Parts: sequence; structure tokens; C-alpha cells
Amino acid sequence: MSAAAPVAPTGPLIEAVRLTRVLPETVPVTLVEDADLAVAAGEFVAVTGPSGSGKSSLLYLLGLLDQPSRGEIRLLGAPTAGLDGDARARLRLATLGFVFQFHFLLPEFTARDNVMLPMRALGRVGAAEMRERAEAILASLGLADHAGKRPDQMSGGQRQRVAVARALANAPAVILADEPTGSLDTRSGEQVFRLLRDLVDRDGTTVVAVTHSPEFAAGADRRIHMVDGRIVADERRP
Ligand SMILES: Nc1ncnc2c1ncn2[C@@H]1O[C@H](COP(=O)(O)OP(=O)(O)OP(=O)(O)O)[C@@H](O)[C@H]1O
Repeated sequence: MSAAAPVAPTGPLIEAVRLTRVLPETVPVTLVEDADLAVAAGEFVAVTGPSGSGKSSLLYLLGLLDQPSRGEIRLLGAPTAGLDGDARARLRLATLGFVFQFHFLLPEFTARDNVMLPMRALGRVGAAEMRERAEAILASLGLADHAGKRPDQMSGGQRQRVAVARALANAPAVILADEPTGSLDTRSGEQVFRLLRDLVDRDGTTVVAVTHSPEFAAGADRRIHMVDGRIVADERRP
């Protein structure tokens, strides 16, 4: 049989089944309880809920940054439970992009070098191609003029857009964002929202974003609402 081209998964990109995370304290703390969730390619999902409802904990589990106490996570249709630390890290690098509330760019690196970091870590392409790809991503996000600037030479909104560019570095299946506009003023926050919205609409990128912003949530395609560690609503925009 001849080698077939890899087939893109037709099912959910990320799937959580009865996902539960309990911290084994003297009095156990339940962060996430029995969460069922399937995110398909091209969806823009907002995760909402009061402070302490488990939104970040759910995102960290979906991003393989934490491990469930019960239940399972499937990434691109494959189970993740039996993977060791290295395999998890590699899967994370190859399939997921992260954006946090604070940009976490390396201060001594240019925007271009920051975007190249996840590529270097994955080690699939050579230096010249990394540079070319990083510049193309930055240009596609309207940041071509900032490629050679360090974070302290950019505004807060520009830094967060570079953080989005870094999340896109390895062409991830899904971008996971934890309050990506939470540290920005209204205008910069809108720009970062618009950037994510355009990525979904233009490139078919899949985004799951925790947010406290009603405007951000209203602009997503689907809203998952959490209370006390449970998903209590899962609504698609008509
Ligand atoms: N390491 C930990 N030790 C003890 N409690 C924790 C720990 N991590 C999280 N929690 C608690 O678990 C609950 C869920 O936290 P989480 O950060 O997921 O909520 P959140 O909805 O993202 O909150 P916020 O909107 O304030 O960021 C909170 O009550 C939090 O205090």
C-alpha cells in the first residue's frame, strides 16, 4: 500500500470527557468537576464564569499543563492520559498555542526572536525558515514593522499581539487563551479580540479563551459558562 497523506481529524480537536481535577489537600479542593466538552475546528469558544469558578483550571487541563484526577482529554482524537512529561510537552508544542493575561515575552529578545522560540523548541525547521516564518506571522498580524523591536519598545497591545504571533508559531490546531485582554485598556483589548476573531474567520484557527469581558464573550461563537467548577451552560451564537 502506498503511503497516504495524513488525514485531518474530522472529529473534535479537543475533547474533555467527565474531566475532574481535585487538589488532594487535607480538605480536597475541587477545581473542575465532570466537565464534558468537545471543540471542533474553526470554533471560537469563550469560557466565562465568576472568579474562582474553575475557568483557568479547565484551560490548563485542556492545554496539558495540568493533569486530571479523573476523566480524560483527547487531542486531535488521541487520548493523552498515558503520555509521559516529555511526550506531553512535545504534543503541547506541536498542537497548541498559548496566550496568557500577561504577554510573557522575553524582554531581551526582539518580537521576531520571541516568535521563533516555540519553533526552536520543536526543532522541525532550520534557522532561516524559522526567521522567515516568524516574519510572515508577524506581518499577517499587522506587526511587520515591529519584528526587530524588543517588548519595551512596543505598547501593551502590540506586545500582546506579538504573544498571539508566538502562539501561532508552530501552526497549532488550537489556541488556548487565558484572559488575553485582561491586562489591556479597552481599545487594545478590542484589537486583540479582533485579531483572534480574524484568525478564526480568515484562517479557520480554533480559539478557546477564558474571559471576564462580556463584549469578548458576546463576540465569540460559543460560550461555555462555569460555576463552582462545573460547566452549567454551553451556548452557540445563533
Ligand atoms: N493551587 C491551588 N491551591 C488551592 N486552591 C486553588 C489552587 N488553584 C486554584 N485554586 C482554587 O480553585 C478555584 C478555581 O480557580 P481558577 O483559577 O481555575 O478559577 P477562575 O474561574 O479562572 O478564576 P479567575 O476568574 O479569578 O481567574 C478557585 O477557588 C481557586 O482559589
